[in-house]
Amino acid sequence: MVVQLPASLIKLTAPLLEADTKKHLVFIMNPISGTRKKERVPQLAEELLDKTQFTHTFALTERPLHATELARAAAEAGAYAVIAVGGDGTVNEVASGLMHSKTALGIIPFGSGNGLARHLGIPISTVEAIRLLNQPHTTLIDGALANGRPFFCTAGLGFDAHIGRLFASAGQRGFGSYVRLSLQEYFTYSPQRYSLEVDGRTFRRKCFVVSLANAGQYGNNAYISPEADIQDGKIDLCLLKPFPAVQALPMGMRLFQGSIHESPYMEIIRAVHIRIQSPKSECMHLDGEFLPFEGVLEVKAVPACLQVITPVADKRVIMC
Ligand SMILES: Nc1ncnc2c1ncn2[C@@H]1O[C@H](COP(=O)(O)OP(=O)(O)OP(=O)(O)O)[C@@H](O)[C@H]1O
Repeated sequence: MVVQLPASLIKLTAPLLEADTKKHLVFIMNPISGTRKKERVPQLAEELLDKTQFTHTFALTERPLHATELARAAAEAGAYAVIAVGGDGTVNEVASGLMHSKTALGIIPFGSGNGLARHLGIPISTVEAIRLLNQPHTTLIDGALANGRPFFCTAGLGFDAHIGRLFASAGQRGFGSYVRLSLQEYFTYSPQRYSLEVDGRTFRRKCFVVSLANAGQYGNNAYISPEADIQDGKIDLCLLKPFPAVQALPMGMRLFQGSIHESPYMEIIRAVHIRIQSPKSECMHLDGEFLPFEGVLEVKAVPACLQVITPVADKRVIMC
């Protein structure tokens, strides 16, 4: 059954959910994410979902952070899972509304990078991602809070946040836009100084990038912390020191080959509580979404806070 409801009416489905013996899936679709069209998703869901197990509802997001409100309402109404149809920003917003609830997150990837979906082995193909919802495996993953805001994939300061800020105003989404901006900005970007407090230990570093990795990659199989374990209760603090221009191509290759953790310019520390000060940094990102930075970033791991529908219920990190 497809119940087409205006987004704001999802909470009214609660009695319907209680009365229904089938599990209910709420799809939350971000109309502006990524570069691929999503119009066929409701039709594909209707064709591919196992109707003996599930009923489902679709809602469109109308503004930033709307997905969090919708997901929270769906969890309170007793939905079995909320399916984020969008990129890492949409996944972040849906997951934020489901943290510490019994309702699982599902992902139909439609973003530019799809970092969390790729890390968890969720298919990028829409058909395969919908088929995955018919199987019963969920994995309990960690999240983290950055200045009180949840993230599940990566957050950070430095060059990647700088690119995130430019990407947000570029008017063009997609991986090509990221690559073009990175090449354009590399030669003029000034690495910043950071004061760090990591599980009680204080030190300073000058860095090109400071990343906080819950999952191993930014998206598009660009692995900033290839050995990150999304179930270890910790965040990987990745400190990439400035490197000479001649190293730019090898570093780019390492990022995509999954060997950047072996570079002499990279230092990775696993921690529960991280405090970063950087008076001159102006921007940060949370799961790829740019935010202004006001000098201090406090990050805390939130262990085992989110169930996600994944291909296997297995502790191993899956990379595809
Ligand atoms: N109706 C809407 N109008 C404008 N913005 C929206 C709407 N719904 C959601 N958003 C915002 O869209 C932003 C981008 O979403 P998302 O990250 O899913 O796509 P993307 O940026 O293309 O993908 P990726 O993160 O993989 O690059 C999110 O920050 C979200 O708050």
